[in-house]
Amino acid sequence: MEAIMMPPPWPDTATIDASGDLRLAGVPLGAVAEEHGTPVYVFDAATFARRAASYRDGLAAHYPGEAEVHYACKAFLNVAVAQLALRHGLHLDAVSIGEAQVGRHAGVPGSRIHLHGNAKTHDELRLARRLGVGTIIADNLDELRGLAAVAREGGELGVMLRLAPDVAANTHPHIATGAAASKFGIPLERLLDAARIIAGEPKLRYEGLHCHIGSQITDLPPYRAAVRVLLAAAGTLRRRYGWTTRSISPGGGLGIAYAAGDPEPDIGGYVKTVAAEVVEGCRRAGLPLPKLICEPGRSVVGPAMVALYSVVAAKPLAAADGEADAYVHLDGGMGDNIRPAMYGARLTALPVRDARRPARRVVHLSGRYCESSDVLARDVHVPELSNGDVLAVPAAGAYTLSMASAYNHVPRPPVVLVQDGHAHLITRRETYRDLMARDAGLPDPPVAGPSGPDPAIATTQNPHRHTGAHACCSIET
Ligand SMILES: Cc1ncc(COP(=O)(O)O)c(C=O)c1O
Ligand SMILES: N[C@@H](CCCC[NH3+])C(=O)O
Repeated sequence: MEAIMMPPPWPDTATIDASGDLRLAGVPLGAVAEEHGTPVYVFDAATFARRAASYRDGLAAHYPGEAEVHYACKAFLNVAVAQLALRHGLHLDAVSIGEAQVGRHAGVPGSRIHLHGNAKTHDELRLARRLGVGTIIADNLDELRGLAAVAREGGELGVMLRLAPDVAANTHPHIATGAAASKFGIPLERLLDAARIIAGEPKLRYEGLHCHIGSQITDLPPYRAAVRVLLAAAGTLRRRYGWTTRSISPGGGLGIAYAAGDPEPDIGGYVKTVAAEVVEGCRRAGLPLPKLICEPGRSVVGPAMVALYSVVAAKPLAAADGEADAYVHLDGGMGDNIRPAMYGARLTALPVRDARRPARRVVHLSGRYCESSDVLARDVHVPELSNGDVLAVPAAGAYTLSMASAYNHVPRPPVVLVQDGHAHLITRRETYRDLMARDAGLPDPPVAGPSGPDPAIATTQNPHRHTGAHACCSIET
């Protein structure tokens, strides 16, 4: 039997080989699970590269001005991914000093990093300067005032203004960010207040305008509306202050397919639409073409990762709940992927071995965490499963591990990069030791006097402090 290529939402290199094994970049996923254990996330370098190129080359083809693609690190970041982003010509959108530091550690020049965030402290703004961060995206007027103070302490700082464009996007309310009442961005009626703060501080350099209308958006008209709002604001600043808006960014947010048949906007079509809107809008308003910045996260990394889980146990449903007749308990869940619990995301799964088996069962794939909402996929069609079977969940790259927690003290999964038939561990699994690494234990007891604590009891109460970490027993890693 021929190997078959897997359609979206599977990564570009996903195949089922002649013996029914699910492979990524030629690597059998069952072998990854055996070597690294489960849960484990598998990163397909080719899918990431092609999606990065779709943005980069799409902008080069459709936008006559300067253009940049800023990878939104919040979707998923580790050192290897920052290195890959740089290798594929991307800049970084960091939403914290932590993300910016990973970028710098991976060799990304500060000038290629933009710093976002709605609650940057003065210390963080100072750190951003020390890291050489190229541009700060100011989210509110208080931040701008703080930025002016930090700029006065040192050299010039480049600033873009994040506006709340009052544009609605059709997505889950938790991830819509373009409304006038959003917690993010400067309301349009405060634009001139923001400009006044910049104009009052010679060390702040106005670079341009930004907005971000939300995430997992599958239709394009809201982006055209957002560009029109940004260009209108650019026109206002030109008339009132004589400023040139050198950069413009309608943010990120393009959606992906999570299951077969989900709508998935084409990256090329998105870039073409946004580019055309900027060109046409600038022509109409007599504005010079700004640098166009796209900030994708999910649509670059989401389809590039697959999560592998083992079946641990099954429990027949005691009462009807949808179509399913059983819970199939997996060894991961909301700790590594909170999206189903938080946004009602719908995921699918396929066994990594004998993957062509007919899917005759309907089950709930339940996670291992101590929450009833920890169900990774409801009413999902699967073949007969046995304990120990490994299931692969596609489209697992974005907002999964980057939002992971060690809830229930379950260590976070590793990430294995696959490329051209080879697998490389790029983030190791968290260990039990890691989970206790920050714990100091109780403070030392007061010096034992006549009525002081029994030293024997004090020692057993506080093994960390007296004998170094974890002296009371050996720790499984
Ligand atoms: C400012 C900003 N830019 C870019 C992104 C990336 O969004 P997405 O991963 O949906 O492309 C986000 C997150 O939604 C964001 O807040
Ligand atoms: N965490 C959200 C996306 C947040 C976007 C951040 N601006 C999700 O999983 O869909």
